[in-house]
Amino acid sequence: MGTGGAQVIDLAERRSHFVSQQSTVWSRRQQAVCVRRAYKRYGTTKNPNVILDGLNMTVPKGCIYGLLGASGCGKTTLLSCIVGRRRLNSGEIWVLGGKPGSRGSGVPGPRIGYMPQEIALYGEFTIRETMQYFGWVAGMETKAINERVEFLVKFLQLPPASRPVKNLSGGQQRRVSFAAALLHEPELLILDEPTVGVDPLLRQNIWDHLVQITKDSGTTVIITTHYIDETRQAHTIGLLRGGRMLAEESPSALLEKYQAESLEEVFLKLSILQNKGKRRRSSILHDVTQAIVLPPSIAAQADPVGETNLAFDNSNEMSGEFGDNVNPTLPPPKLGRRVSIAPNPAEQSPAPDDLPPDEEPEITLCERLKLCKSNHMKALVWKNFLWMWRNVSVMLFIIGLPVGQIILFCLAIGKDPTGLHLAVFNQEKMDSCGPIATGCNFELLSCRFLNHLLSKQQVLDYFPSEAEAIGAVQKGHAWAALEFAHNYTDVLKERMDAGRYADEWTVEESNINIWMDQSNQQISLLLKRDLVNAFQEFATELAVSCNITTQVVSTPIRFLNPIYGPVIPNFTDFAAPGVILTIIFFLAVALTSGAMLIERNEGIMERGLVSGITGIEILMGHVICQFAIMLFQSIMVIVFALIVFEVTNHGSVAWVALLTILTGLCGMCFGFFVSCITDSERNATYLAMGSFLPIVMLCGIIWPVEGMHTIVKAISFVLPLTLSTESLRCILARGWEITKPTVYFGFFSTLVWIVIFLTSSILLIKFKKG
Ligand SMILES: Nc1ncnc2c1ncn2[C@@H]1O[C@H](COP(=O)(O)OP(=O)(O)OP(=O)(O)O)[C@@H](O)[C@H]1O
Repeated sequence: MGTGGAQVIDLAERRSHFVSQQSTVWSRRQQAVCVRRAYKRYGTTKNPNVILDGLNMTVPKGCIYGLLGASGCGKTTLLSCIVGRRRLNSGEIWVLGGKPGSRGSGVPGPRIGYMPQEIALYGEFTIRETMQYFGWVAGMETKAINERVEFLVKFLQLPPASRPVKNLSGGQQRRVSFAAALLHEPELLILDEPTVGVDPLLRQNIWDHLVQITKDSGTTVIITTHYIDETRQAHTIGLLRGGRMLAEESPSALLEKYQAESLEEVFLKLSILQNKGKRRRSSILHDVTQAIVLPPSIAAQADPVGETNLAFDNSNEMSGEFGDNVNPTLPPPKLGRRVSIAPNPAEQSPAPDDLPPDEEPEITLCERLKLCKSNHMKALVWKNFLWMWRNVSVMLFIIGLPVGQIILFCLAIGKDPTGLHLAVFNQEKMDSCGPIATGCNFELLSCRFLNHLLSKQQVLDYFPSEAEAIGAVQKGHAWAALEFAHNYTDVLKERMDAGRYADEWTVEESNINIWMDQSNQQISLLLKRDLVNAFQEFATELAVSCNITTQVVSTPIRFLNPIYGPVIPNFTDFAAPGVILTIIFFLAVALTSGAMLIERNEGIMERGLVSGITGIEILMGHVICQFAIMLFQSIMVIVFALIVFEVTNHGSVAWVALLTILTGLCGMCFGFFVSCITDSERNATYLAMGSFLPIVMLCGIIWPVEGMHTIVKAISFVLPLTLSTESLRCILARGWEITKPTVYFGFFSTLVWIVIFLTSSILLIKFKKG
């Protein structure tokens, strides 16, 4: 790049070679596709991977445009920008007269038929079902779809339409994908390598058909291929290299101009020239402004008044070999060794920025509120249910999974441990006790107490010495060692008789010594509870049978009937609300994120979006279908938890069901969010699994929030399952109604999370384009 006067003169001279053409939005809109100064990069600003670099492209209506270029040169990227699925970093695109994605442009939409590079079909569907889905999306009637299917099956030599796509060969699958793009006879067909895996004869048939439809119905076709010579039948060929068009001309003109035998040779020559940078820029620009040669009928149709030279869009921007997409009015994107030609004010045409803005039709409030089209929803819901039906064993597993989990929970979690071994060193009776005395009988009171302990379903092992009993605990054979004095009965009786006058020795001897293994909190707490309760029962029984007031033998604390909950609370009741909600929440996450990722990774979502389905419609389609499954799952879980396993419930089943279903809905929305934020199933699994444990740990499901660190408590408060778990616990255990703040906060927080996840998903789908 230079700024000296010599260069300006040089550039002025070069400019005199240009064919001066006026650019108008009108002329651009007459083209099927018109791309100007397209600049597209992946990666970051600091480390960009530039794919399109000031590219211009003009596809007149009714022509076949062969887009050629080496693998990885950016053909697919360019096409996805044209169909409105990716955004340029800068530059402009008009497709069928409008800007892709703008209101009223019809792009993306049924005006376009798009065949992506990947198969992008559901393997489980038959050919006819596949066509029905895409036909309905395009707004076709079923009868018309069937008629087209008959024709396309015959024309593309496909197997019977009742054959599932997964049972077809790779080439046949590509042809089904091609048929799906042709089905609704769109104005613009965009085909990304449609002839891969197709035999030469059929390839010829396909090309003949493309020629036919451009002639008969004025369809425009943009086709990419690696088989360069098959594009001889195209009206125009665009050779893409280094982010720019090397040339954009008819095959015959290219062959003639470069005196080549084949288009491959032309491409080779142009590439070598581009690499060496030998040709003079002026001649390049002159060459490329020599027009795309249109079939006369098309040229006449496209420019009835002959106002513009449709052979090339009059835009002062030229596609040229070496990527000289030069716009005298604007500097090209700053990159590498680009030569910038300074504008000559005298010749300057209206800058594109001065052009009138595209008018987007006003939409009414009614239209604004109507988020989903009925034909799209019909197709999506039908497709989702059909997918479930075709994967019925998977679906039965998914439906049955929460039931299995709640059964496992109720059977495995929360019940008191039994069969715990206790090592007994009873100096009163060294071996097992035999028949136990009853009534007001002061014989072998140690045995009488141990008998109460046995009723707690624990196991007593007798040892002949204190050391051996303690040793059993040390070896892990018992959870506690108990020692009774040799005169236990006598001293206990004396202690009871003497009361506050009992001497120190009597008190000491009447104590039962216990050494516990406290390594397991749950077991040691339970054993302590059992030991205290067993003694209490033993002492009360003895007192009653000897007509002594029971107050004497009990601690001076009286636990009256609990206000809420059972006399002996169990962990199942504590954990059940959290477990029910977690099961429903995370299965919904797995279900929705899985479904969305399958759809996205197989390219079906992309294809749907190009045919005009919106992200909101796709979400709603899944919400409807998966809501049905989640509803069933929730009902089954509630039935098994509350009716079969009799988890305590003092509240309204309706509120329990509603909160469970809302939580499932929240899980579905989180699943959508996960699938939108991640790019692969693996990352989605990491995110879903990564969020599972923190949520379970922090939401008060396995441990009360009150026992958490202050900071964690604050985090826990805003997590999706914390308030809802507490709310469900209050409904179940306390029988509280929705009027209580703790209860309605649970519902409220779940609703807020639904809104957050759903809105984020919709925004991500809307704006997460490349
Ligand atoms: N989402 C993406 N993120 C980053 N880089 C990408 C992305 N998609 C494509 N690329 C890169 O952009 C370049 C152009 O890719 P593109 O798929 O457009 O090429 P292509 O010409 O269609 O190739 P082929 O003929 O092999 O299909 C490649 O180098 C590719 O690695």
